[in-house]
Amino acid sequence: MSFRLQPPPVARPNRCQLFGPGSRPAIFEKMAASAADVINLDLEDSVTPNDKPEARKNVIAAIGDVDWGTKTLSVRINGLDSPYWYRDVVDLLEQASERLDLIMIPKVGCAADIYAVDALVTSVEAAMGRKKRIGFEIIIESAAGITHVAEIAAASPRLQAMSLGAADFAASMGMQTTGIGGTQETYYMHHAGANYWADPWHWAQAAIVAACRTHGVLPVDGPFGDFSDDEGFLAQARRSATLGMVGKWAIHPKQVALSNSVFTPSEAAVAEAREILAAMEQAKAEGQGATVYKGRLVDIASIKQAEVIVRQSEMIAGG
Ligand SMILES: CC(=O)SCCNC(=O)CCNC(=O)[C@H](O)C(C)(C)COP(=O)(O)OP(=O)(O)OC[C@H]1O[C@@H](n2cnc3c(N)ncnc32)[C@H](O)[C@@H]1OP(=O)(O)O
Ligand SMILES: O=CC(=O)O
Ligand SMILES: [Mg+2]
Repeated sequence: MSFRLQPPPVARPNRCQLFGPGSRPAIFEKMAASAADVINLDLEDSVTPNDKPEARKNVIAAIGDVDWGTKTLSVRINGLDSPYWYRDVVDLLEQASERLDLIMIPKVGCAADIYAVDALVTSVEAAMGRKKRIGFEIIIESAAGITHVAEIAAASPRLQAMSLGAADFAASMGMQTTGIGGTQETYYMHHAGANYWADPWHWAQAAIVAACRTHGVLPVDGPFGDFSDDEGFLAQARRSATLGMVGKWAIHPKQVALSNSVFTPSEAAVAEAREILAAMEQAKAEGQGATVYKGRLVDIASIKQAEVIVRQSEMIAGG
């Protein structure tokens, strides 16, 4: 470990973030009744320009009126390239109840984007005497965002989570696809007469995880558009979890259980992690830094790996 220690992210479950358009208030109660850890009421791309003012009103009312239980409640505001975002922030912080936990900032391209929202949020919070400090989550979904991901992860103490937005990311990068996340038919290696699919999202996810882990921010995988394809969703989510992401978006309620199943460590995984910790305790008592567990090496690094799984499971059980 460097002299500079890796800060822990906020300790709350973030296995699934369920999205719903702010212009569709009929689904808000259903979202609240879901098993998602985080609810994202959207004012951005699922809401047409004509519907923005009404969606804002719906969301502000619902923040106070709906029983969101213990869920983390977030509102996705419009991007800084739009004429809507400042009104989103001002109206939310002047009118919404203190139940609001997070603001999600889309299409962040540099640290200054977060600085701008932070300045406005800080000013309105102070003017209104709001007691609860709003947290931020952001979306990396542009060439600029991924280029500046490290400075973005360090931009504000309000920042709790960062998602990869595969749809806008693909558009910004000029990728030849209309699919939102998952396997892309034309992204493969060819060898000895067979095609082997590769993962075009992998490098961006890895960059996001590294930036997030350096600065104590939760890395999250964004949307998987084809909600008829459960196996495709699961495969994408499992890759994300293996890379270090803590959760994934659901753009349809049927994706919530899928996401929770992947990002909740299984009983078998937790039992094995505890056994590794016990094996290492035993090794330590015998003056060893390394030992053998089920025919494979475990050492002091294995303690940290096992602790990731045990901590995740304890935090989810407690949350
Ligand atoms: C690229 C991005 O930016 S992604 C993030 C922004 N996008 C979004 O927020 C879109 C979120 N999702 C949706 O708007 C909708 O799920 C859609 C448009 C994809 C599909 O909506 P529908 O056609 O109504 O789906 P469907 O008929 O399968 O719905 C089944 C049930 O789930 C409900 N439902 C649909 N979407 C949601 C949701 N997001 N949350 C909770 N419940 C929902 C429906 O009301 C319906 O309930 P019912 O059985 O009581 O009648
Ligand atoms: O906002 C999400 C995306 O995929 O774009
Ligand atoms: Mg987007």
